[in-house]
Amino acid sequence: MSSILLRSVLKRGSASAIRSFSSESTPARKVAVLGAAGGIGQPLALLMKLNPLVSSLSLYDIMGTPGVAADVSHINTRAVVAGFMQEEQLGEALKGADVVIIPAGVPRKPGMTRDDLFNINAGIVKGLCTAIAKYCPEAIVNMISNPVNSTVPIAAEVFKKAGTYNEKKLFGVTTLDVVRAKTFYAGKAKVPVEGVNVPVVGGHAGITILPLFSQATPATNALGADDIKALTKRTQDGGTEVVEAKAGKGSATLSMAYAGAVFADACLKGLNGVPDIVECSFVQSTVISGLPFFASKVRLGKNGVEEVLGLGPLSDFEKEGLEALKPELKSSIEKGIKFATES
Ligand SMILES: NC(=O)c1ccc[n+]([C@@H]2O[C@H](COP(=O)([O-])OP(=O)(O)OC[C@H]3O[C@@H](n4cnc5c(N)ncnc54)[C@H](O)[C@@H]3O)[C@@H](O)[C@H]2O)c1
Ligand SMILES: O=C(O)C[C@H](O)C(=O)O
Repeated sequence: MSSILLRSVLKRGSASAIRSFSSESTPARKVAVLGAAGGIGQPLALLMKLNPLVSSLSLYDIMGTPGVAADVSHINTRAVVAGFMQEEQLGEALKGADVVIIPAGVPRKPGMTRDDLFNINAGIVKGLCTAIAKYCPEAIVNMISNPVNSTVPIAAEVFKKAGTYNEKKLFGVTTLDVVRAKTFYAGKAKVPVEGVNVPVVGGHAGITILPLFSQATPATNALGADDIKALTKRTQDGGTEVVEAKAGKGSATLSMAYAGAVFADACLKGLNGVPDIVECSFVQSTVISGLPFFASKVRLGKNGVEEVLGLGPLSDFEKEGLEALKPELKSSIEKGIKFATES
């Protein structure tokens, strides 16, 4: 039952692949969600509870976790749920985790950039990553907290200081950009969204989000240069579109929970040895010289990143977009590194 539900919710992988990973034959996997009582955390906890690859679901927040954990725990799926609150329970929440998902931190309000969240979220992420280094240094980390272009470098520096850094296991979650690009492309090209794929590279803020519509599948010649320009802008501004529509009540939570669940599912499949799991993610990278972190397609495996894939052929418009994003992305990465090394 849970596997049928997951198939319709996550729409990942073939039916036979999902069947061959039914709960009876799947290894025990612990997933921890930090910030689990928040706007993203709650629906993400729900989706992870529906994932048959998860045997233990650990929900941590500084407030509200007991209620969320009790609620989600009643769902009759495999994962055993435990809720943890306040810092003294963080170690217990993290011990033995295979995947840690971090949506902890403040969201934007209208008029703010993601970088405006830096002052609060940098400290939150630093604290949580210090605990990860101590209690589950081998875990795969999925960073959702914004600004991702800086929080991922912060996490890397915290892990380096602790001597636990493994670049193959740290991921900035940019799946929502891909989810949006697929949806907007399908709408414009008038093709069924289920079959659409669009790589999105760069980072996760404004012009650093670079969708590669020239590589979108199924290809179409129904879209002109102006359509591609508009699709690119809408993908880059997707977060702001939601922030404005929510009018002060936060940013994307439901679509983000979906995207976070898709990415965590891909990490779990990789850990379990499922072949050919490829997702875009913001990772340590040598794809673009001068940018030590960059989002591109990544092949996931038993140790996290198996291969960071190159960009492939770009259109002239995309080449311009790539040049334009470099200074902002570089400075956001450097800001994160500086914060973590100096504080
Ligand atoms: N990567 C992406 O694509 C993406 C998409 C949407 C939102 N976000 C980001 O995700 C973050 C969370 O957004 P939200 O809408 O869920 O916010 P929210 O305010 O609804 O929830 C955040 C939760 O984090 C908790 N929290 C705060 N400090 C904590 C700590 N030290 N330890 C554990 N939990 C802590 C809060 O108690 C709260 O429950 C924001 O930074 C937002 O910008 C990223
Ligand atoms: O836009 C935001 O602030 C949240 C998130 O990064 C998003 O892309 O929706």
